[in-house]
Formats: sequence, structure tokens, C-alpha cells
Amino acid sequence: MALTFNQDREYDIIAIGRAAIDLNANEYNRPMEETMTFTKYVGGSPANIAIGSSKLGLKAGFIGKISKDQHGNFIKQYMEEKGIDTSNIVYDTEGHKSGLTFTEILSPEECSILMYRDEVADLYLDSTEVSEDYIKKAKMLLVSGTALAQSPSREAVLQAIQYAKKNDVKVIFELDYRPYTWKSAEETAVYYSLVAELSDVVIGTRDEYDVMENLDSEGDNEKTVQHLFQHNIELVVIKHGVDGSYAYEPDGTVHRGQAYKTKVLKTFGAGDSYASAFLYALVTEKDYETALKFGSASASIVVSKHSSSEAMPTVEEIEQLIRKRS
Ligand SMILES: Nc1ncnc2c1ncn2[C@@H]1O[C@H](COP(=O)(O)OP(=O)(O)O)[C@@H](O)[C@H]1O
Ligand SMILES: O=C(O)C[C@@H](O)[C@H](O)C(=O)COP(=O)(O)O
Repeated sequence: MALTFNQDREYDIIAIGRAAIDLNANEYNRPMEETMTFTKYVGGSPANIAIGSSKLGLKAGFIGKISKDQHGNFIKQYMEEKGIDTSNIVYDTEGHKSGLTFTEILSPEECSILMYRDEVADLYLDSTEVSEDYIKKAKMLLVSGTALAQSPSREAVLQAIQYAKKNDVKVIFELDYRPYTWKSAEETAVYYSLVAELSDVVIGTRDEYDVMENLDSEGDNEKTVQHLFQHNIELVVIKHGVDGSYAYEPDGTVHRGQAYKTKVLKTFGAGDSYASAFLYALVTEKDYETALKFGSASASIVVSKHSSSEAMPTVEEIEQLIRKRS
């Protein structure tokens, strides 16, 4: 069964959460201590997903808070240039700064990110800054799990979800777990479960579902979906890195997506490029098998390039890769 969207909407996707800065190491295969130069990109998982969606031709909007400084200006300007509606991105008026993410590429398989996210502007988004009139113009609302880490952003996101549910906007929950700013495993599990249970589509890695379930060791996909499908969720996507991904339907149907092996430069950016292309396929009414292929192909392209946002592929690039490998 395909997911059906209210097609009579101005925006295909509105994302809520952080729009921030990535500083990606120019020098490869060395630790951060020995990395001397970085290239600046717009980053932040939900911003990356909005940028990826827009590059694929979707009409995207964004709800978030940025710093009132040159970094905030850069984020807004870049997103506008990429065709994203920024009318609901607000500037912080209390001096909070946009987050910075430095990347370290020890080897193509051993990458890590170092986030500077103390008192970041995005977590100060307030529920009064979330507009129902805006959300009701969308086919889907993309919620990032990290935006639930702290108040007032947590309430702003819950408010956005309420508006979405009231107005027939599909809620897509990208677990996007980052340990920073969460106080405890229990707190994370509570809010992740709460929002997953309210969502139409949940997307995450196996590790992220383990966080949601507060498990100490790797959980079992069957158990995860059995629990989630007690609620009104229509689709659960569980990613297993280079081992591929699965889409589960409530009637027990399981679809498997293979990863497309490539010459990997770095591993970050995989999740966000996957989500944007997967959601593009859903909203353009492709079947789940095709959506899995789109997500995997998009991720394969991005892990072979330097950035997350700027490297997002076009539909033609994705289709070409799928054709070549089938
Ligand atoms: N090394 C890789 N080579 C090619 N594709 C990859 C690689 N790693 C991940 N992918 C693709 O990206 C998708 C998401 O990757 P994953 O690591 O699970 O997510 P995240 O980046 O959110 O941790 C995978 O399902 C797979 O299709
Ligand atoms: O999400 C962030 O704040 C950092 C991202 O901008 C960065 O590009 C990244 O780590 C993306 O990785 P992904 O979540 O695996 O796509």
C-alpha cells in the first residue's frame, strides 16, 4: 500500500529543527588535531533534508531559529538560493549562536563529527514561532529528533506535530539522534517513543531505534515494528548502513533496499541524503521498492563527495545510478 498525501498543498515538505554550519575537513585520513583547513557548508540534518528535497525538485519550506550574525545570514541566504522558503526561519534575539559541526575523516570508514552545540539558537525555537497557517500548506512535516532534546524547541516541535495532525499533513519522524544536549537515555527514549507513536512515517538507523527503546545491545527489527504498529504509523524504515535498509508496513510486508557500493570519501551525509530521496519518491507516489532505491542511490552519491548539503544529487543522477546497477 502506498502512502497517500493531500496533493492540494503548496509545499511538498516543511522541515523543522536545526539549520546550522558544517565545517568539513579538507585534509583526509588524519585526526582532527592535524586537520588545518575546513570548507564551510550549510548543515544540520533537517536543513540537509530540505536542501536535498529542493534539489530533487520538491517545494520545501523550513521552520527554525538561527543566530543573528554572519553565520545565520549565510544559512538563510544559502537556503534561499537553493529554492527553500525561509519565511518561517527566525533570528534569535537573545545572542544564541548557530551550531557548528566539524568533521574528522580518519579513513573513509572511520569518520566522526565534533559538534559545538552549547546554547544553540535552534534549540530556542519557541512554540509561538510555529505557525499553523504555514504547516497546513504542506503535504508532510519532517521532524528531527534532535529538536526534541531541550525546551523550548521540544514544545515547538510538539506544537508543529499537533498542527500537522489537525490539518492532514503527514508527520515524518527522522530519529536523527545526536547525544549532545540530551540529559539521559531515559529522557531520550521517552520523547523518541512519544513522537514516533504520533508519526505517520518513522526513519532511523538500527542504533537510533535502540536509543528509542533504551536498549544496551542491538535490538530486533521485528520487535521494534511490532511495538510501533500498535499505533497509527504507516511505514517504518530501519537503516543498517552499508548493509542496506528495510521498509516495514503494518500488514507485515517488508521491503529490502540494498546499498549501492561506491568509492566512499566519508560516511556522514548518508542519512540525510537517503531521507530526502526516499521522501521525494514517496511524495511523487513511487512504490516503496523504488523509494528504497532512491534513498540508497542518493546516499551512495553523497558519501563519495565532500559535503552533505552541497553534494545532494538530482533526480537524473539518482536514476542513472539505479539504471547502471540494476
Ligand atoms: N559506505 C556506504 N556506501 C554506500 N552506501 C552507504 C554507505 N553507508 C551508508 N550507505 C547508504 O546510506 C543509507 C543510510 O546510511 P546509515 O549509515 O544507515 O545512516 P546514517 O547516516 O543516518 O547513520 C544506507 O541505508 C545505505 O543505503
Ligand atoms: O546534522 C548535523 O547537524 C550535522 C550534519 O550537517 C552533517 O552533515 C552530518 O553529520 C550528516 O550526517 P548524516 O546524519 O549521516 O546524514
